[in-house]
Amino acid sequence: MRRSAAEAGGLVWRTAPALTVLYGLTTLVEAVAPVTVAWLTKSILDRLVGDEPIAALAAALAATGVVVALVPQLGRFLSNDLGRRVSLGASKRLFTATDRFVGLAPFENPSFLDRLRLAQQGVSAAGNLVTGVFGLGRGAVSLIGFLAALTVISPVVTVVVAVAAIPSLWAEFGLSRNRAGVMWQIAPHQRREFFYGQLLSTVEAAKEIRLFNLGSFLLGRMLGERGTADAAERRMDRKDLLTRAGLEVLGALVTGGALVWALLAARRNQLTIGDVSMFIIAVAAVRSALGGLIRDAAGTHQRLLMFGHFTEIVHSAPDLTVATEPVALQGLRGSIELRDVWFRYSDDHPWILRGVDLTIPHGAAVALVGLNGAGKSTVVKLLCRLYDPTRGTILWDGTDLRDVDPVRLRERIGAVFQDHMAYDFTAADNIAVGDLTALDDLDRISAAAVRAGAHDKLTALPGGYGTMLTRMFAAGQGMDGPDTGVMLSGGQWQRVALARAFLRDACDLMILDEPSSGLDPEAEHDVHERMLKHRADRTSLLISHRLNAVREADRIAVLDEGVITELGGHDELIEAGGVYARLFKMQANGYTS
Ligand SMILES: Nc1ncnc2c1ncn2[C@@H]1O[C@H](COP(=O)(O)OP(=O)(O)OP(=O)(O)O)[C@@H](O)[C@H]1O
Repeated sequence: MRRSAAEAGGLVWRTAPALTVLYGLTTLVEAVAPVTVAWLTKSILDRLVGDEPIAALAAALAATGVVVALVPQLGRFLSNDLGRRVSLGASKRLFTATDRFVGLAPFENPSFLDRLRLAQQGVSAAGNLVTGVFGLGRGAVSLIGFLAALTVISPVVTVVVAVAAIPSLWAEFGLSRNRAGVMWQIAPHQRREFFYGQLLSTVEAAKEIRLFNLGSFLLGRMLGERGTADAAERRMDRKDLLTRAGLEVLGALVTGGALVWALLAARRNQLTIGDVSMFIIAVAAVRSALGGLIRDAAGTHQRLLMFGHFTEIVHSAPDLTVATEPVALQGLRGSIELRDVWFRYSDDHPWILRGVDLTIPHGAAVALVGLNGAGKSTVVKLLCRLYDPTRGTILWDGTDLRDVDPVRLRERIGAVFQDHMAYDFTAADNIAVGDLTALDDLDRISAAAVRAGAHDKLTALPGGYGTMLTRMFAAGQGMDGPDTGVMLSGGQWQRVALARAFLRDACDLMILDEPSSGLDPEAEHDVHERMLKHRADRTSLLISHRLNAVREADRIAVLDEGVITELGGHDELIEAGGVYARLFKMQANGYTS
């Protein structure tokens, strides 16, 4: 909590120091103005009764009235602007922090995902946090002023009014803690509700939802999650209502009692008319300032608890250890070696790799084959250091991957993942994301597309490489406008993903994980021909279930039950008559019989 407060304070100050000072000043003026008005009113009334001159005081009262009218407007403008800036700064900090995670594990952890979502809420409410804190300051100054005024008239009543606020303070903090707890508790339900909502509204899922008639089933689940979250919120609101109603009754009784006392005292000539006016204003103002102060304090407390998720994320320990003085990674000369690599996704998951030994020599094309779930893509993720081996090491020319900067490592790798991304960008940008230095270099982009067999299709699009490969952003147009965007087929997307990897042609290691599953036979043949030609003497790792596509590889490794069980050239493995030979013959027979 203290850490969150320091974090929030630091963020506000770093983001907009001048604006913060200015807003602080207007807040101070706003806080002092009502007390000034009350004192001026009291003094004028007392002078009126005593027949003394009041012109100067009346002018001061009028001027203060103008300030009271104008300053809140300025304050609102400043507070909105400060809120926007702080929220922007917090957003930048949050996403810089999430981008700092080297690997994938945090993004597969549901509790991290809940925290991230709440942190995002905390970021968008950061403006309210600022307003709340300044509101607290304003309330406190105003309260002190009115308490002082009230003390002059009756110290006893002052103490009674102040003490009556203690239960409110205590209860509001309890309520805000409860609210933050409920938000955390319902976060998984909200995440699932969001997930079902996404499913019901995205084009990717629409096909199966219609085919399998899943609409009402998914809607039911979405509403179920929403119902659970709403029920928890309703329970919380009911508790809020009961507690606050009780406190309001207590407050009203105290105020009423104080007023009766003041009127009786005036009747006994113990208070002047000015005193009574001051007393009425001050009691009401103290109550309202105390109430506002308590609400602001509780709101700020709750927002700080929510902001705690932001603080947790921006200060979380790195998911993978990054060497403080990383070894400079040179271009591959010798080999990449997996040495007795064991891996499981977490302690409660089964072992996926159980001592893999595999060498990928420089300049060789190595193929990794195996049944579904054998762990081939897992090996790819370890090579890109999206995870670290649980045991064993991966060496790049003898250097442990843990000792190098992951960014430098990844610069040397080109990869097409099995589940590659289809970005809602233009065709050119969809390829350029493979190497951002090519963002404005259409020649490089089209050369990569030619190699991936995507060039002809992309140039034939309505806007060529500038065509959006999505219809998501075609707002306000008919479906046939020039900027509407197009949808590609699965195989065409695969070619775009290949082009993305080919953009890094000069990289030391090219990894293709199932690059041709969606390609037609002609395209597949074409891609492999080009791949072999362009990557001759360069290092590649190929993964494919179409064994015909990898038969030309220099080495074929079979991954089975977490270990490499066969290794050799195509002919060698066929000769050996093991798993590879069996799978290859099965596929070949499927075509010939
Ligand atoms: N993020 C993850 N968390 C937990 N388990 C995972 C994760 N990713 C994969 N697995 C498990 O690891 C095993 C190996 O998966 P992997 O994707 O590496 O297999 P594969 O050989 O590439 O399979 P395929 O041929 O079907 O693509 C599978 O049993 C899978 O369930």
